[in-house]
Amino acid sequence: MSLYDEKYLAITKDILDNGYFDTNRTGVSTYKLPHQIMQFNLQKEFPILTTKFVAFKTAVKEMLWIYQKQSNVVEDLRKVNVKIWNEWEGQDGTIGKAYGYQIKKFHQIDNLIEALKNNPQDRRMMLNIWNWQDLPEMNLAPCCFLTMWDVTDGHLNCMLVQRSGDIPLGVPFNSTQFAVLTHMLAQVTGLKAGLFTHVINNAHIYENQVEGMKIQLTRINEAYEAPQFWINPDIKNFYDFTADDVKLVDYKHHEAIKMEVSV
Ligand SMILES: Nc1nc(=O)c2c([nH]1)NC[C@@H]1CN(c3ccc(C(=O)N[C@@H](CCC(=O)O)C(=O)O)cc3)CN21
Ligand SMILES: O=c1ccn([C@H]2C[C@H](O)[C@@H](COP(=O)(O)O)O2)c(=O)[nH]1
Repeated sequence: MSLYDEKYLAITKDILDNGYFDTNRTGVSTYKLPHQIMQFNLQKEFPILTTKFVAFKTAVKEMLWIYQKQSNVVEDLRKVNVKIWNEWEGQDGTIGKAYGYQIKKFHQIDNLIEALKNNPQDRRMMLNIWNWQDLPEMNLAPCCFLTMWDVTDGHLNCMLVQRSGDIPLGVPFNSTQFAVLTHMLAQVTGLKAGLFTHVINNAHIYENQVEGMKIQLTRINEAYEAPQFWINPDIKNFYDFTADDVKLVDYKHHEAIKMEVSV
């Protein structure tokens, strides 16, 4: 069984068995637990589910839209066949001053790469898209709003802080996305990918997703080993990566489970 299946399904089971049932902004109630944490050593294994299909390529494209293209234009995602942000598109075709907009506004990626290359013992390396001033103009407040970066013994370590985590839909994407981002940034800064730590403040399962998650839990004894992660070794500039420059080799998985997204 992949380590990700093991840790993710333990959290899932805990939420279903012991979670608190409460209301939220969307009108669809959730079972929730605070402060769920998963940690992976990216040298050992890539963090992805095998107990259901995770749309790896879609996840990578969304991550590149935010951190590489630094775009907030929903059409840019549709052009690459990704539709998961359509519900949050405003009249102007964007998601407002959210996500990629905040990365671009402060040149956050360039500053991070510069520090990783030239001042790796800096203890101020982060990407932070929680901008109080612009929050009223964001169509959705960012969920994965903070990453903190550390270099120890030639390894690049990433801690992701997620304020709100949709365990069935958002979280499997988010772990995969930041693991890929860590691999990419490590490669272009001459480092090895190290630890990836995923901290979720409010981890929840919407009530209309419970049946789907119970189906996934029944697959626990038929989980597969994690796939191998491949990254094109020729890419030396972060802005040159395309979604085809990373691949999962031998990704064995159970079939997808359709679950609803609450807007
Ligand atoms: N309630 C909620 N949950 C989220 O995960 C979420 C939001 N809202 N709002 C903003 C983004 C949009 N995200 C989404 C939205 C939909 C899927 C989704 O439907 N995923 C399907 C496959 C999608 C595909 O292949 O195109 C899945 O089975 O994972 C995933 C992430 C993540 N975020
Ligand atoms: O990358 C993402 C983006 C969104 N989510 C989820 C978490 C929540 O279910 C909703 C956002 O609703 P809030 O009321 O703003 O918390 O979207 C995610 O898991 N990952």
